Amino acid sequence: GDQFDMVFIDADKTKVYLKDTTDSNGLALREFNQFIANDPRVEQVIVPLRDGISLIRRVSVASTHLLSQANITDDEVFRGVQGRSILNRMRLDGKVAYVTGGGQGIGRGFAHALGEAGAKVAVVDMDHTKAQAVVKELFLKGVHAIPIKADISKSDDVQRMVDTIVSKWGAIHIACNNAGINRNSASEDTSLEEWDQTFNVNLRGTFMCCQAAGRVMLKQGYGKIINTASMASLIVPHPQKQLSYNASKAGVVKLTQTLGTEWIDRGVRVNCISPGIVDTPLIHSEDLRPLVQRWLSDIPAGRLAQVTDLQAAVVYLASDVSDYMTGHNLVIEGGQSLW
Ligand SMILES: NC(=O)c1ccc[n+]([C@@H]2O[C@H](COP(=O)([O-])OP(=O)(O)OC[C@H]3O[C@@H](n4cnc5c(N)ncnc54)[C@H](O)[C@@H]3O)[C@@H](O)[C@H]2O)c1
Ligand SMILES: OC[C@@H](O)C(O)[C@H](O)CO
Repeated sequence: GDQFDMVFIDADKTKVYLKDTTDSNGLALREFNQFIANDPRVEQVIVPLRDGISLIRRVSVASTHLLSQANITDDEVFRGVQGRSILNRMRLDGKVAYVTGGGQGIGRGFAHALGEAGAKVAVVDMDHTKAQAVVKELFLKGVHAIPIKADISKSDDVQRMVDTIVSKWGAIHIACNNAGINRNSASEDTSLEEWDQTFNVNLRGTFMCCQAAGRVMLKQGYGKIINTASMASLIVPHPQKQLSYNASKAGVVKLTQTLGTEWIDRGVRVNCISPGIVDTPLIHSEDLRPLVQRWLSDIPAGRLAQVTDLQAAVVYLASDVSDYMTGHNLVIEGGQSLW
């Protein structure tokens, strides 16, 4: 009848512990390559059990039709890339990340998500007290974290941020360029000062962060940049008037698309997330708070976004599973841009 042996292999697939059903002495150690080479009739199915340990069901060619009927194939879809399950492949253990604007709101949510997924996290904010508070929260979860005080509209601060992270942890794998500001005024009244202020943080600042972190990543041959754009890059949110904000966020998308295509052949992916209206301090300004009820009727999902609605997206874009995605604008807005 069919042979059916069980084999455990170690992570580098060099040794095999073969329970040979013909051997009453039980476990025998063999070279994996030799095992395969010596028995060309044998097909194998590797079933991942946990990291580094796989169960191989060994069957004779004669029984493979049973496997195909059971829809089991010896490919990565079945056994997982490198034997790792999809959730395991989204883990960020050993990765170094930073989040600008990490002291509150969306950035705080991103810092927690990346830390929970296993990354070390530098929480960057111009408000140092807030960054320190988030670092304390991360410590309570066992996450390695540091606070960095930096104003991303200042090139010296941006370079110091990158240098601090590299000297502390030796690399930057994940750069979340999230800090941004919102200013409101009718376009005919928008001052150049307001325009410059908004662009200096939202677009120029995001570019400087991309460039400084990108230089490190290009040397490493690997990196994930995730910029925070906005639904305002796609539609003109109303009734608030915010020309400089909308235009700067459209710029963030084009920056992302351009860098995303320019750097991917050197291992650096650049994507952005465009949230709809998220319940953070940003929308509780004097100008915006009165509009909340009105916005609700524009949102098919019937509610504002919470920071937690965005957390899985940043982990997805930060992890290897999204390596084929670059220059993408991931819109998460409860359907608002479709109405
Ligand atoms: N809340 C929303 O509805 C919404 C929607 C779409 C996009 N966004 C974008 O998401 C990002 C975060 O927004 P949020 O709602 O969490 O805002 P927020 O105002 O609640 O928090 C922003 C954080 O960034 C910090 N920051 C501001 N300017 C900085 C600078 N120059 N350098 C360093 N840190 C700076 C602030 O101190 C603050 O901690 C922004 O880019 C914003 O435009 C927000
Ligand atoms: O996606 C829209 C947001 O960026 C912004 O919070 C809103 O337009 C408030 O002005």
